[in-house]
Amino acid sequence: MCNIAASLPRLAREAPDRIAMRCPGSRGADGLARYDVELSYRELDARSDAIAAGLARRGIVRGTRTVVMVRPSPEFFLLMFALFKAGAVPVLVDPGIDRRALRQCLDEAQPEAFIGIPLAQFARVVLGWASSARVRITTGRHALLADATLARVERDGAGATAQLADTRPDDVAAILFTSGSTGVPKGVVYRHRHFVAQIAMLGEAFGIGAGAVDLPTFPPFALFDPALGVTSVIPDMDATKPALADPRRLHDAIARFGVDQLFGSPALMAVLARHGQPLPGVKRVTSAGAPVPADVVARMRELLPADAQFWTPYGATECLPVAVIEGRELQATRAATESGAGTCVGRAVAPNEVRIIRISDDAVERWSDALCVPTGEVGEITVVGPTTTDSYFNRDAMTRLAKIREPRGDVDAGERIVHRMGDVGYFDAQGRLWFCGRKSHRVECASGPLYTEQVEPVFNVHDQVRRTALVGIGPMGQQQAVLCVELAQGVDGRHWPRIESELRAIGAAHPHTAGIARFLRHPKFPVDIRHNAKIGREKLAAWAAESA
Ligand SMILES: Nc1ncnc2c1ncn2[C@@H]1O[C@H](COP(=O)(O)OP(=O)(O)OP(=O)(O)O)[C@@H](O)[C@H]1O
Repeated sequence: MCNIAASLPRLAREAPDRIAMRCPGSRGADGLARYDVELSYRELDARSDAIAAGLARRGIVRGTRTVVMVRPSPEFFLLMFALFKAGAVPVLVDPGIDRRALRQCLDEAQPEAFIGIPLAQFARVVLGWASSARVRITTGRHALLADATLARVERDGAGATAQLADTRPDDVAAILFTSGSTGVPKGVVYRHRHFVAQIAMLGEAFGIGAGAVDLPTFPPFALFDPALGVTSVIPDMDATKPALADPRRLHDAIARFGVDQLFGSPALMAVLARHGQPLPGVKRVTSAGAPVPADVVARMRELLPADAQFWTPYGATECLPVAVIEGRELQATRAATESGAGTCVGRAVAPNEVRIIRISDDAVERWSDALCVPTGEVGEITVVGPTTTDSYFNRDAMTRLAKIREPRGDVDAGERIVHRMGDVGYFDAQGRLWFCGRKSHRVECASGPLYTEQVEPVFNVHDQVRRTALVGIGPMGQQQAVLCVELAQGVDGRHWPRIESELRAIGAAHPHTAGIARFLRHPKFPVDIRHNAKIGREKLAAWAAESA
């Protein structure tokens, strides 16, 4: 058997009263959450058994694809573990993405069941989502627009014996959609062996052990906590808008429950860094999903205890973690990043094999070592390891573009699947990986290619600039490079002519940026919904083409 839910009955035996999850619950007069809702390991195990048994009575069983649209809450965790126990296949899509894209994702997943909050059920009916779903369950109080409430499902399964499907390593465990920063999100097929390996690799890479107290501000990651025996404190914030989180509320939860590890997107780190209040007791911070700006890393390290670690893993929904770097080493690479080296994302997490191949937008059917570029040369980052997923659900064309079959040498040993990250980067002489941007965001000028993460940090050092984005206009190979610029908050647009000439001077000081001749001021960059950090360069490129 291979199933991450197998840890629950074990923890329920070993530490029944340990709190698996604390949730904000009601709000006090001071505006802070009371955290009056909690779930022990015993309850999480017993209640997810009851829900799994209740779901089986309604036809949600091993292999049933089930859309889950429930906010981080006790229900979400109970439900997810019930589905894993049942061997059913939860489908997770970010509800905040573009409406048309969301509908496409839900249709593509061909779900057989749909479990959601009342608002999601309403949207399902009105917008015609997931019409294939024949079982609908709501987390609301009444079975409105649904066949049953989750509470009813749990009551139906009350008293059930231990539920744990005998899932095999290769069985599909979940379909998780990417955040869609470069197009319509793709449904990544996770097998049980991927989750099991991911938990082992994350636990090992960051030294996470049972008994730790975590504040996971990025919902999917909270699911790993119960599997590691960690207590999750669910933050009092809108998980889809980390940039708008109230730092006071986060600090309150950290102090009250002795939170010792924190997980969040770079946008959330920026909120805490700006707030500037020390974070005593926090031993480990992990920030993933996009590069963390150097000033945020520096500020966070000042706020954390001297022996705390600040990790930034590099990876993607399709494969996580790929590489990791700790804040001290990251800070030491800042000068190189600001002169155009890219962002150092550290060393490959064992046992991943990371190799760099020649850049191409075409599918590559079979692996050949001749695809690899020499050390130091920028190419596409590929990875193969225990968490490397092998396909997208119902998106064969995308699967072909992202996967390479590699024979294992011996004729009988079969083959393994190499994932192409769609990112460009290189290895330095010390074996560290440097991220240079998304492959699809590269700008191909007559003078050669330019990579976003080698260009933007050079200009971002200007203290009146909030961020910049490199885009290309015209046909590949003949593109004109344009640097879009968002000014720092409070900087008057009348200063733009001066700032522009200063940026030109900065560019002229580096050979690779000297050829950038066009600078366009943009009021506010479009960013992705999940991390509030990835710049929508496709949209900016269209805007730049119109404005230029
Ligand atoms: N530590 C990091 N530093 C820099 N970039 C990172 C880091 N971690 C992740 N990324 C970026 O995030 C990407 C993975 O993001 P995710 O899986 O959420 O989907 P997405 O790439 O945003 O969406 P889509 O593939 O649909 O466009 C990586 O390929 C990389 O470009």
